[in-house]
Amino acid sequence: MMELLTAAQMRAIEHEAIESGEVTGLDLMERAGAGVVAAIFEEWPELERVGQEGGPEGGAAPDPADPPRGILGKMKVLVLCGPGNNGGDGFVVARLLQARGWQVDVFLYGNPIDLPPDAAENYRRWAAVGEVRTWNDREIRDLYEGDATSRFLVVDALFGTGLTRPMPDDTAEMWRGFMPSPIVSDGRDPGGDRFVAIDFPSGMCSDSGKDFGALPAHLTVTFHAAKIGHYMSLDCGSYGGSDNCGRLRVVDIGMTKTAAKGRVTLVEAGGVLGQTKRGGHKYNHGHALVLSGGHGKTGAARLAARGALRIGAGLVTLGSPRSAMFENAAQLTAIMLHQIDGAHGVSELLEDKRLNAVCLGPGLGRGMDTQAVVIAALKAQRATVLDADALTRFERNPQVLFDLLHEQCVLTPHGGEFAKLFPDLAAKLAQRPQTGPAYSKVDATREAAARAGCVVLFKGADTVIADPTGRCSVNSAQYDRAAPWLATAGAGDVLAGFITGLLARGMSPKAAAEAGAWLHVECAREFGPGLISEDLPEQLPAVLRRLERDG
Ligand SMILES: NC(=O)C1=CN([C@@H]2O[C@H](COP(=O)(O)OP(=O)(O)OC[C@H]3O[C@@H](n4cnc5c(N)ncnc54)[C@H](O)[C@@H]3O)[C@@H](O)[C@H]2O)[C@@H](O)CC1
Ligand SMILES: [K+]
Repeated sequence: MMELLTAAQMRAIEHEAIESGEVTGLDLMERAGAGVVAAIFEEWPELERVGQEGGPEGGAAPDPADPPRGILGKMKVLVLCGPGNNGGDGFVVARLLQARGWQVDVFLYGNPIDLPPDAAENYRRWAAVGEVRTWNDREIRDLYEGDATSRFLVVDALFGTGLTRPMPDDTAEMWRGFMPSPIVSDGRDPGGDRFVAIDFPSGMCSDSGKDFGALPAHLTVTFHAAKIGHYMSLDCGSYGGSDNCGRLRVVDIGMTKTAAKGRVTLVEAGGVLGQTKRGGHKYNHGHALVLSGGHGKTGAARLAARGALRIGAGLVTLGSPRSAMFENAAQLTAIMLHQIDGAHGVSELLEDKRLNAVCLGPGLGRGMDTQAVVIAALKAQRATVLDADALTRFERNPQVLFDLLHEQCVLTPHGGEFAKLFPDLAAKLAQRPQTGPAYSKVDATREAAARAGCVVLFKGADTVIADPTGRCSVNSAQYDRAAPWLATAGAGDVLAGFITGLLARGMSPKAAAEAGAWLHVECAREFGPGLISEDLPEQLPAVLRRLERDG
């Protein structure tokens, strides 16, 4: 399973690798720089021709066959180096690209004598073959904007994991000059300029993804492992988290260690496959109960029930109040229907121990009954998913809910629901940070899970899943797993159903939340544009088949 690191964990891994004699800091920096260059050519193979024999020269006259300011007409490199080791990586990239025949301009923010040792060494190596220009915001902007016939490869090596505060004022003007360059979804700037961020787009907090004034990139190249901030997509200002990174590539720089403790993992196919294999009799796959809202509010629960059945619960019963029995009966076939009225009805039905997982919330309504129904279900001590109204109904008194939750529960709030149950954590998360590392969605979800005493799945393109012990993972619908179609009414109800179905099959709450969230994104991707929530469960057979085939 891929791990997502904090800056401190990455520093500790580097320190350990150097201390053990496995590698030197200079080796790591050279590999990092070489990795960035390799990633640039993997991302844009056409750039390999720049500066090479038979291809357009870096700095040569435009090729008439290319469109005006066309990508290969005249391509220059602008490397912006900062005062730390991120800048050191930049000097390596400058040297390696110049050696390939590119025309390279390098600016250094800060004083060379203050550079840390490995960065200072790479400063010297570059200075032996090229010029280091002193930082001048205006000059950089003029160079970039004043050359109408060239296209630029801008290498952002200003700040990486060492960024601790908002971007300095004397970089702001240059930043503004760069900002208008639009980034489109395939990672290309239609004008032909390419922005590559080393490790992180400068101005982005590596632990939280929060924005200290970031310069968005088309391509971000990071080392050893992705950092948590690369996968946080919160709206953190005008540019939100991972959107700043463009496409993300992780380069191996030859370190073997992993984070010792406090690991955050990325949910991936391999982890899900082991959990989803099925076989045996329907009675071995559990019996899920989904509670429906009243007349006119039944669709959400049916979506959840369908999700639970498709994901492999042996049996699914929809518990419906009397007022909605006809409405539900008219639209159910494989899902069973049982009349349940109020909290008493829930307690009575759950005397049947075969019902081993319960889903409460979708369409349940915010009436008086909901709170009592949730309390009755929690007292029955089943694996339980609480979503939507089952959460927000406790807005005024979340402690009542926390006192009843147990370790078989999963809460699945989106941002608004999270803020109602955990207002202080949501406020901390929403704050514009002044110092780093900033408070992240990972921090907030971990605190929420500890407070609730159960698994919390905090939804988003960066769904964070944490248990009360601090174990934490991220299910990403970003980068090559982007699924914008998931932002559709009822998608959350299906997710609650997926998790309930997996709980019914006997999975642990955290594993069920992870697998449910991963499959939910895969279903959206399988269907693609035009998706509505009803489509999601129907994609599961194809997704599961593919998972088994490729796994
Ligand atoms: N840790 C590792 O294993 C490796 C790290 N490498 C590189 O090293 C980088 C981390 O290096 P550093 O720890 O030196 O950190 P950075 O190079 O990211 O920046 C640290 C420097 O920036 C200053 N600074 C921070 N925020 C500032 C602000 N807002 N305004 C002005 N100055 C500010 C700090 O005072 C310090 O001088 C990584 O991002 C990566 O690019 C690579 O060389 C490969 C290996
Ligand atoms: K950077």
